[in-house]
Amino acid sequence: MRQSTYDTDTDLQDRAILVSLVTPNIKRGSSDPELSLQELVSLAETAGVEVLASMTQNKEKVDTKWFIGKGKVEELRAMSDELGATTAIFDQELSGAQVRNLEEALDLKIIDRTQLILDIFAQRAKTREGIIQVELAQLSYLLPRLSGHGKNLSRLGGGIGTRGPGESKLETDRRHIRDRISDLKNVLDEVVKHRTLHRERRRKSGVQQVALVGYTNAGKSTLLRELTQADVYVENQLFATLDPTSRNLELPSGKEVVLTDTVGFIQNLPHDLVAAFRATLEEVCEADLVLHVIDSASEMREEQISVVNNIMRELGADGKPTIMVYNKIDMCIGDDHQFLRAGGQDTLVMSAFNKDDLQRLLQTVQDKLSGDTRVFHVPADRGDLIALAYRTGDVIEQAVDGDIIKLTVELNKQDFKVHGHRLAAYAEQV
Ligand SMILES: Nc1nc2c(ncn2[C@@H]2O[C@H](COP(=O)(O)OP(=O)(O)OP(=O)(O)O)[C@@H](O)[C@H]2O)c(=O)[nH]1
Ligand SMILES: [Mg+2]
Repeated sequence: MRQSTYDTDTDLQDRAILVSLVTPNIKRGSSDPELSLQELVSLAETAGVEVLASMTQNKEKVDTKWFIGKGKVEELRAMSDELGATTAIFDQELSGAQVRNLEEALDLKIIDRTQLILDIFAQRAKTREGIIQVELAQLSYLLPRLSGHGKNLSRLGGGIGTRGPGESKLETDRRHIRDRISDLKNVLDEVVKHRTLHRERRRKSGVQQVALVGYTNAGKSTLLRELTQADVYVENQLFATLDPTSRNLELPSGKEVVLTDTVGFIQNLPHDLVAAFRATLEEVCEADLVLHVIDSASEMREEQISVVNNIMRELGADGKPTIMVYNKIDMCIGDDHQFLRAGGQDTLVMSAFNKDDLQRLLQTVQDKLSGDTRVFHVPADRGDLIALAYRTGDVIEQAVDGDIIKLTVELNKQDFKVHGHRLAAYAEQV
């Protein structure tokens, strides 16, 4: 199932024409059709497809049967004959019927934006969890599109489609897919339980968590690598990272925190994929601090920032302490940096390749993570409260004054709110 739709072997490499339909209110990669198509080119190349040409149609309404107009289908056919295309990739989501009609009329492999993204994820998934999540997303995408025959299904193969006695092939296919989906969900539940336990253990250990989030290709993995010397995959491609990677990070004070790199976001990230990757993305919800990494040089910068903010909101991870990291500033020569109006939020303008900038980033992370320093006067016989102080903060100093223990504690505000309120009555009055 998880195999890609594409042959990356040069002789067999898919050669594609990209097709975009511009209608009011249609979902695509960007509100600007030009930029959306540019992003589709990057997606196609990331999937290992050679892009031959692209075509755009402006139309009031989507054609139910062909998606694009009938005339445009003819034009696509002529173009494909001339250029020797094997595939047409649409910038918007197609229905199962539209895919089949186009496949038959054009004798081309028909892919839409969602499927392309799913395919890239399938090529990239390495961990067991990632692989299961991608397959789940692929099957959820496929299920409502299954009707009649079509090349799509045979291509996805993997045991699906064996004919049961007395049943139509379609019904058998559907049943197999549903069974497989439910098996995968069970396995995933187990993985999620394991991950939650692991996370809880980490939280109990008191080590603070910092998460790198951002649009795909913003430079998150590069930052993880530069900051922690981690051997991670960095590539000028979309979705280079799928599985979260965590590394210890030492702050200037010598304190260690955990830095986690996550999957990049993209406009209209297929819904099935967000659902399937929820468990992975929930790492972000647990973070004490979020570094929102931005490709300052991207033409789609503002849109990318809102896409990330929206997904964070969907995950329930908005409102977390965040540093807006405007990365790749070295590529913005001549730019007036007008964009730096992240009103009120902590912002850092930097390049992942500049040592001083990395140092500034570390300092900012440290400042943001370190809470207030407070002093508590705790009765010496209240071992429970003393232990609590050690659990909720860093005890910098402990002094005995008769039967009172004076504790100077550096508190993380969030931890203090959740666990430390019992100490508040003993706080030194200033
Ligand atoms: N010029 C420049 N390039 C950078 C900088 N940071 C990252 N890059 C490049 O940007 C590309 C993408 O970097 P990655 O670190 O893989 O990006 P990512 O955010 O992890 O991307 P995904 O894993 O796909 O979500 C690579 O070619 C990096 O070398 C920077 O500050 N300046
Ligand atoms: Mg990455």
